[in-house]
Amino acid sequence: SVGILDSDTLLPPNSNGPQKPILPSHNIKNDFESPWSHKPICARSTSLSSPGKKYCVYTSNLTGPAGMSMIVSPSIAAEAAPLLNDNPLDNFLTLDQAEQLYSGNPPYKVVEIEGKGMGVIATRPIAKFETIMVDQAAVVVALNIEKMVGKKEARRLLHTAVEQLRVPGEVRGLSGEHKASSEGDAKEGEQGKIEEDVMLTNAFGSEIAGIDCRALFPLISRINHACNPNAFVLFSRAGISMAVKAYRPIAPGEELSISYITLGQPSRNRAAALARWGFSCTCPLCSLADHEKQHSDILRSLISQSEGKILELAQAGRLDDAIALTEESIQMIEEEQQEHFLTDSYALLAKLWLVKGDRGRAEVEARKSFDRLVQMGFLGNGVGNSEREWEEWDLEGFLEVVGEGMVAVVPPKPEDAV
Ligand SMILES: C[S@@+](CC[C@H](N)C(=O)[O-])C[C@H]1O[C@@H](n2cnc3c(N)ncnc32)[C@H](O)[C@@H]1O
Repeated sequence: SVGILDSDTLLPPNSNGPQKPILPSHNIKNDFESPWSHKPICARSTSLSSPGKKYCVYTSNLTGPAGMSMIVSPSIAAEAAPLLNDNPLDNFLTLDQAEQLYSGNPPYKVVEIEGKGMGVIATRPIAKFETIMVDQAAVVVALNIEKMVGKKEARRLLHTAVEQLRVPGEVRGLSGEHKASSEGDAKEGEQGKIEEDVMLTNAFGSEIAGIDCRALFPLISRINHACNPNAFVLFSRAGISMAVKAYRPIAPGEELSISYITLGQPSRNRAAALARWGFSCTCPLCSLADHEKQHSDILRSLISQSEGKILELAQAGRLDDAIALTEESIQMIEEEQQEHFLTDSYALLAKLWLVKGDRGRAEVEARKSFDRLVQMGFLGNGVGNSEREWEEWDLEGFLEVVGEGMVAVVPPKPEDAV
């Protein structure tokens, strides 16, 4: 389903791809099959887990604004081929919105930002949850490529992948500024070094055709980081398109920001997580006076601890305490402007009311969660008829899917009750 970016998968430099089931490749008859516009350039795996397996560059230079190259195995390329017509317009926008965004007058422009290189600013007022920008991946690389073919071969393939795009300069001209850019094993000027630095600085983690990939979105790449950002990104189902949406109203001239790291962390953890980009963050949250920063850090720690405590209370049958703590946590989330946590918190509150046997209050809280998800674009393009869409769900069905990863609140068995 359409999912929010897990910012932690934004290219940690030494990440190893997770093990994936090996797909048979005998059904791939011909590597040249459309939609690829170039003959695949390949390297063989030297990894003992799949010795000799081919990884190739597949380019479709009519896809998206810059063309698209993938570095994957032939079987994954075959699975990904039908995804190439994953048009961002179909995923994130109504026809009206698309016309506005593409009428040559987008609500943003890329400009130089002091101390940050380039960045993106709003050119008109942007409404809360509005779709500001859409983009399509230009380069997609299997996360485990270096492990499979070695760093040097991976760079050679990456160089080719960019070279074959319709506009290679759009990728090579992106920022390559990350902490390890001058420390890696590639020599300055070595083929693929620029492209490798660009990927390490800009690419998002995405799942495409069932495998974990690094995906480069040239336009979205220009958006700088803030710890309490005014925008967030949303992937299409196929993982190839992405939209940027506003967390709150944005004024003309204001810089757009997204978070490169997991949201909600206290300052020390944020600094550690951001270290690999090599800049020291001067966003409003990181620039707070010491006592304000301390207050924010305490709130953030309390918010992150509260879910575990709420579940403990619920398991122990102390539902009133669990509900009170959830309500307290929602207040802290609002004070700390942690918009993104609210959908899960309202859903948790709904679950607690349902377990307590108050269906009416459960419905009220579940609707708050549902409406936010619709507005944010997680359940369609955000402009559908929320009333009708809600009717398609039943309360229990909705609460089962929302807040994925959240441990189910199970009614305590009588002997567990305190
Ligand atoms: C994804 S790019 C963002 C666009 C980039 N500024 C550019 O010129 O293309 C990430 C790089 O931008 C810079 N950057 C991003 N957010 C920043 C911030 N809050 N403060 C300073 N530099 C930042 C860092 O050099 C970082 O490695």
